[in-house]
Amino acid sequence: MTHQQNYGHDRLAHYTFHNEVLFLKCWTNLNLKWVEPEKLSQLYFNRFPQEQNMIHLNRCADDRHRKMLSVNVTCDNIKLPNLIIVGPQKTGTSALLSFLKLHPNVTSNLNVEGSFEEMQFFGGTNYKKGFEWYQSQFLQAADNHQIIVEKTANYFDNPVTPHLLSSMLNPDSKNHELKIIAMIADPVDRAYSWYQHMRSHNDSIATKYSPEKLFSMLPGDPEYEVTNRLRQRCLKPGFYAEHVDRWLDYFPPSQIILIDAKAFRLNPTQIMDQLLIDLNLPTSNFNYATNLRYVPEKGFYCTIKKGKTKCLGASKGRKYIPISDSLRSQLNSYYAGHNRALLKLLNRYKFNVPGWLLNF
Ligand SMILES: Nc1ncnc2c1ncn2[C@@H]1O[C@H](COP(=O)(O)OS(=O)(=O)O)[C@@H](OP(=O)(O)O)[C@H]1O
Repeated sequence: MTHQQNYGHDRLAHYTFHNEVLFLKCWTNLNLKWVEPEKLSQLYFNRFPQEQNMIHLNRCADDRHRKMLSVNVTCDNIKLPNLIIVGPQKTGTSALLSFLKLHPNVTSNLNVEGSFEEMQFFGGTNYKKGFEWYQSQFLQAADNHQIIVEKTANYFDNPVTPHLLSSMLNPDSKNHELKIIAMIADPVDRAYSWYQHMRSHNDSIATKYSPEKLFSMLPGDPEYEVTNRLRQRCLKPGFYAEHVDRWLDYFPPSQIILIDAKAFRLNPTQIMDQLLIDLNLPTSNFNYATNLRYVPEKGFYCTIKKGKTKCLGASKGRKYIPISDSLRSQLNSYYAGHNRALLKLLNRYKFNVPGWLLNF
């Protein structure tokens, strides 16, 4: 059985359906019953619970669907991103976005209220707003904007994101235009940075438990459950092999760009100039040596706009006590298996191996 949506609301659908029913009645012993759609959907979703979540597609991607659109709906002004910075959180994704946006041929989405400038769309709180809302966030993109970029730093480890994102933005597997960027930082630094981020936001667990205590708790510990959410948010995004592997289920390696977050922090000029080449952006009238400046008080590079140095807000690059040697070595052991798996995966798909991973 099927339903009318499968025919894209084609006018022939009624005719096909009607005759299909007549055929079944005449030539089979099947007992056809009419069931209310709601009951039917309950039966269906009990059987296929994974399909309960809707998937938004790009209604303009398929010629046949475009032809069936109502006259009030147009595909003429559809602007969608062709570059997504997927995270993970605390790896320098905001700096990467701000550096990219310096290029005259790059733009990004409008600021989204309540989402810390991030779209939080694919698998996030805004997904229910649908395709119309998503594409309307990019309407300001002009013809000279060769790259339209969106950055949401927790896309990287959200298990549903690659599927939802590829369904809307990469519906034709022959479309190799869309690029996905992930920053690969030492997972120990990333975990510790997230812990410090939550602490600075007065998270009750992060302020109550030291990182040493938080990361050494074992199941069975009376405080394990109550602290587990924070621990998982610190640790899990750093299972890089698992997450990159999932992205590779939906995108070929040629569409994925992995950036060494440490190299980016120390020498963004070189990384960004290479990125312009990878993204086919013009380099004749723009280079990063004259658009970025190292700011010693901050400890990283900031942008130069109209002659003025502009660093990211106070929430990026906060001062906090460096991680202790003992905690670093404990977390290094924790991640050893994951890091070895990542090294293998990067070699298999011929990605560059970040410097910090060479010891594994
Ligand atoms: N150039 C430059 N400017 C600002 N910040 C930089 C830069 N390069 C790297 N970093 C480090 O990036 C860390 C924040 O990462 P994200 O922007 O990905 O964080 S977020 O997940 O979007 O909140 C943040 O980590 P912490 O220092 O641990 O807070 C920054 O140190």
